[in-house]
Amino acid sequence: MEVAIVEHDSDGVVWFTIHRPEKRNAIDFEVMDKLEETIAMAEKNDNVKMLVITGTGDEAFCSGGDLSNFQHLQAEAAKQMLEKMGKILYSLLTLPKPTVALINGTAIGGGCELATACDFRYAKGGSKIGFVQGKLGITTGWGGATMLLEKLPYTQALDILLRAERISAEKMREYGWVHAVLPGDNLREECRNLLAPYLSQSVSVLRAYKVAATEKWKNSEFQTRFFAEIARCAKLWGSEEHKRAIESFFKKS
Ligand SMILES: CC[C@@H](C(=O)O)C(=O)SCCNC(=O)CCNC(=O)[C@H](O)C(C)(C)COP(=O)(O)OP(=O)(O)OC[C@H]1O[C@@H](n2cnc3c(N)ncnc32)[C@H](O)[C@@H]1OP(=O)(O)O
Repeated sequence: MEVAIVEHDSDGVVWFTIHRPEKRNAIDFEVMDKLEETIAMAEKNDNVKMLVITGTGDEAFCSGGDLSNFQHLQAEAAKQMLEKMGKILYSLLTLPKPTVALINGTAIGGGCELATACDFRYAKGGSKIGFVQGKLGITTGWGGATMLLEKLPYTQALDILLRAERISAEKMREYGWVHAVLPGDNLREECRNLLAPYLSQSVSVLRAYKVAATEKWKNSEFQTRFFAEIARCAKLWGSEEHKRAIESFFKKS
């Protein structure tokens, strides 16, 4: 079974849907590879105007890294896994086409980092958003804190990270992380309506504005901060606190 579904609309939207509902759309290496491939295609293909990332079902957008795969990784392997997804999220952040996270349900851990890498976040009302890494004995491991601190005011970003709580989409709208809360009766259609004004522009205009918007993140100072965050998380990956948190998650499920 495909772990992700990629669809091209005639109006220039590519929909990338993580398709692992039985794992609440957790990201494993196969999803990473498919996302990397889709981002590269979206960059090159002049028929693609925008990329929308979402998840299958109405329970979860994405539950972060696949803990059943990643929980036993030793320090070096954990670092490689975090760096691999970090590079993919950096390419998503700087993709020269506008991107949207269509949050169809809970977003947890790395799922919030994936959404933060996108330009716009539209969420189904009632969805929970949890940068919960702090409660798992780790920090964001895919560059999420560095991106959040760029995209939200300092105090709000730090508050979200330090609390490590699940926050409603409505509250995240107040923080400015969610840009639109949608009823969710027909989430794709509701998303399409919001994209319509952007899609009326040519791909050259969309590309030029996105390049202007992301130029500030293409310098080595930003990249150093981004990958230093990943290295810090890698150090915490094998900690007793993290191991206990993961064990307790799997005991409950
Ligand atoms: C690796 C990078 C790192 C980062 O940078 O942040 C991370 O992402 S660490 C991962 C952080 N994510 C989590 O801790 C999420 C854990 N999941 C949950 O909290 C909950 O599952 C949920 C997402 C809130 C959904 O809750 P609920 O609807 O009640 O479903 P269940 O908990 O019963 O889960 C159903 C099913 O899915 C499996 N599952 C869920 N999340 C993951 C995951 N991240 N990795 C692997 N498997 C996951 C869960 O074990 C259940 O499986 P079964 O018991 O076999 O049905």
